[in-house]
Amino acid sequence: MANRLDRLRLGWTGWRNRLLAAPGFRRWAARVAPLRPVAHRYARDLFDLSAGFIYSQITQALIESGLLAALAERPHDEAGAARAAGLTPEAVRVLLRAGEPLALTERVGDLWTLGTRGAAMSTSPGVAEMIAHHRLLYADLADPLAMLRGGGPGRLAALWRYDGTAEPADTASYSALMAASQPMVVEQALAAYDFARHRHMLDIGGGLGAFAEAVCRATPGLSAAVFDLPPVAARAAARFAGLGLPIQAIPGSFTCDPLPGGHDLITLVRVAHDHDDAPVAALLTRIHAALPPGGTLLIVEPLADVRSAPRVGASYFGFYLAAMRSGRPRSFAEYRAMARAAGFASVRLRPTPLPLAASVIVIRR
Ligand SMILES: C[S@@+](CC[C@H](N)C(=O)[O-])C[C@H]1O[C@@H](n2cnc3c(N)ncnc32)[C@H](O)[C@@H]1O
Repeated sequence: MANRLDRLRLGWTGWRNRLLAAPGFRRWAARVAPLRPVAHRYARDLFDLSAGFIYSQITQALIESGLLAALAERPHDEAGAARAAGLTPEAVRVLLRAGEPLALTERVGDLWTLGTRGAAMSTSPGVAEMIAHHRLLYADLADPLAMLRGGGPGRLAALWRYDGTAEPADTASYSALMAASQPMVVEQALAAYDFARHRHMLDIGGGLGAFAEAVCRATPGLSAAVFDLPPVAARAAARFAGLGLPIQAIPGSFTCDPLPGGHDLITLVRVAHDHDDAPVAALLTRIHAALPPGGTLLIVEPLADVRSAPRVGASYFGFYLAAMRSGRPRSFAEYRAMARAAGFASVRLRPTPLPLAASVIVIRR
C-alpha cells in the first residue's frame, strides 16, 4: 500500500516519464542550448544500454586473444598486433578500432598501445579474470527470461555447486577466480577495520585463504583459520604450507559441521550474498553461538544500497546471483535486521574507499 510520500513520488515519476517519452519534448531539448548536454546524455545512456553486450565482447576478445597483455608489454603496429592476437590483420584492425572509443586501446601514429581503461585493466588481474569468467554468465543470460524462470543452461549454477557434488576442476577454477579478485576486496576491509584489536580470526568460506593471508601479513600477532568445504580447504592447506604464516585450513560445511571455537573475530567475505535468507539466518545464529561475548563478526561484500557505490553494482550482482540460482545482494538494513534476530548486540556499517568492491559491516556479539 503506497503511503502519501510514495504517491507523490509516483505522481512525479509519471509526469517525468510522460515528458521524456514525448518526441516533441526530446526534439525541443536537443535544440535548446542549456538542455542539449542533458539530451545528449540521455541519448548516450540509451545507446550504452543497447550496446553494453557488445562492449563486453570487445573487452573479452581483447583479453582472451592476449592482445591486451601484448599491448601492456609494448606498443605494436597492426601486423605485430595480428601476430600477438592470432588474428588476421583485417580482424585485429576491427578489434583495435572497436576498443579505442572504449578507452581500451589507443592509436599513436602507426602504433597501438593501451587506452586508460585498458591500462587499468591490465594491472588488475582480478578484473581480467572476472571478464573471462563472464563467458559462463553470458551463456546463462542468452535468454534472460529463461534464466529468471529458473531455466536455461545453468552454467554458473553448475560451477558454483556448494553441495559437495562440484567437479574438482570447477572447484579449482572458482577458487582461483576468487583468489585473483580478492586483493580489491581485502584492500577495502583493511582500510575500514582495525584487525589489530583481535588475536584469532576465523574466515568462514575463506576459499584459498587469500583474504586471511593478506590480513595476517598486515596484522602481526593475528592468527587465522580458514573454514571451507573439504576440497577447497585441502587446496588452501597446500598453499599455506609454504607461507610461514600462522594460518591453518579447517575442512567443513557451515551448514552441518560445528563451527570451530576459540576465535574472537569471524569473517564472511563474499559468502553471505551467495546464500538464500534461511541458510544465512541459520549461519548468523551459529556464528553468534561460536563467538565469545564481545566477539566480532565482519560481513565483507558489495551491498545493495550503499549510496556512494555506483548503483549498477546491484544490477550486476542481482543478475549474477539469480543466474547462480542462490542468494541475492542484500542491503545494510537487511543484514542489520538478520544480525539482530540472531542475537547480536550492535551492527554498524563502515565506509570503504571502493564500495563497489565491498562494504564492511561490523557486528558485535
Ligand atoms: C564466493 S566464494 C568466496 C571466497 C572468499 N571468501 C573470497 O572472498 O575470495 C564462497 C566460498 O564459500 C565456500 N562455501 C560455500 N558453501 C560453504 C559451506 N556450506 N561451508 C563452508 N564453505 C562454503 C565456497 O567453497 C567458496 O570458497
